[in-house]
Amino acid sequence: MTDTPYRSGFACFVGRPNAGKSTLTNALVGQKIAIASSKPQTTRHAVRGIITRDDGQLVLIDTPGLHRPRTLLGQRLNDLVFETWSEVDVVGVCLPCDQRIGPGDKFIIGEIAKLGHRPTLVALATKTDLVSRDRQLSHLVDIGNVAEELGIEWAEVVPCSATAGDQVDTVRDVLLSLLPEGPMYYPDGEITDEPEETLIAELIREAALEGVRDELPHSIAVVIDEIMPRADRPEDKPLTDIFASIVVERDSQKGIIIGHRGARLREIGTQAREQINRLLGTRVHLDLHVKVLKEWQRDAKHLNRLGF
Ligand SMILES: Nc1nc2c(ncn2[C@@H]2O[C@H](COP(=O)(O)OP(=O)(O)OP(=O)(O)O)[C@@H](O)[C@H]2O)c(=O)[nH]1
Repeated sequence: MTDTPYRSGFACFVGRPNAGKSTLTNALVGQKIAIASSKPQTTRHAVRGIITRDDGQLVLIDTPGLHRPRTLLGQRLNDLVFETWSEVDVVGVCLPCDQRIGPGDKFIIGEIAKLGHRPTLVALATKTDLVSRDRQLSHLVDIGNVAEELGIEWAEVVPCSATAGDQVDTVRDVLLSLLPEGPMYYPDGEITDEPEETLIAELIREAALEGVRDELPHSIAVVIDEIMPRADRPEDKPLTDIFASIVVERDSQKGIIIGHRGARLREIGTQAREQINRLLGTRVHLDLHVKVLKEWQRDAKHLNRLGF
C-alpha cells in the first residue's frame, strides 16, 4: 500500500484540424482507437481511450474540431464539442510546433475560457520532430504569451511528438497528475467503450477518405448494415461477414468513391478489411455498397439515422 491517492477523470484534446490530436490519443493509449487521417476534420464520434495505471485512470475523449456551422451537422458537432469541454477535468490544447499560433487557436482557447465550468488547461506543443530546437523554444514563448493575452493559465506546457514518441510518457504523467482523486471508472484492460460497430464504421470511413478531395470528408458517412459470423466455418478459422454502406450526398460523389470500374471501392475495401481484421482478431469478409442520400447533412431525420 502507498499513500498516493488514486486519481481518475476525463480529458480531451482540442486544437485546429491536423494538430495531431488523434495521433496523440493513439500514442497515449497504445492502440489504434481514434481515427488519424491526413485530412482535416475527420474525427466525429467521441471515441474514448482509457489508460489504467496503479496510481490512476485517465479516460480520453476525442472531440471533433470546432468549425463554422454551415449545416445542421456542423451545429451538432459544435454542440458536442462545448458539451464535452464542460464535462472533462483536463483539456489538452494541441498547438503544433510547425505552425504559428493563429486566430483559429486563439478562438478555441477563448471559447474554453468563456465556459462556466472551466477545465484545467494544458498546452501541448505537438510535432516537435518537425522543427528545430530554436523554433521549438520560440513556440513555447508564444504559448506563454497567448495565455497572458487571453487571461488563462496553463497548468503545464509540454512539448511532445506522438509519431517520434518524444515525451509521450510525460504527457500521460502530466494529464494523470491533474485529475481529481476518484475511483476506477472502467475495469482494467478496457481500452475503449465505443461499440465495435462504431469502430468498424470509422475504419471504413477512414479508408474511404484516403486520397479524396478536401471538401469530401463531411459528405461521407458509413452505416453498418449487418455483422455476422459465417456459418459452417472450422472452429480455428472463423470468418465474419460485414455488410456496410458508404453514404454520400451526390451521384458525383458516388462516382468518386467507386472509381474507374470500381477500382477505388476495391482499394477502400482492402484497406478497411486489414484494419478490421486487426481490430476483431478474426478474418472478415467486407461487403461495401455506396448509397446516395441527398443532402443528408441538412436533414435531421437522416442525421439521427446515421447516428449524429
Ligand atoms: N511529424 C509528425 N506528424 C504528426 C505528429 N502527430 C500527428 N502527425 C500527423 O499530422 C496529421 C494529422 O494528425 P491527426 O492526429 O489526424 O490530427 P487531428 O488533430 O486529430 O486532426 P483532425 O481530426 O482533423 O482534427 C497526420 O498526418 C499525422 O500523421 C507528430 O508528432 N509528428
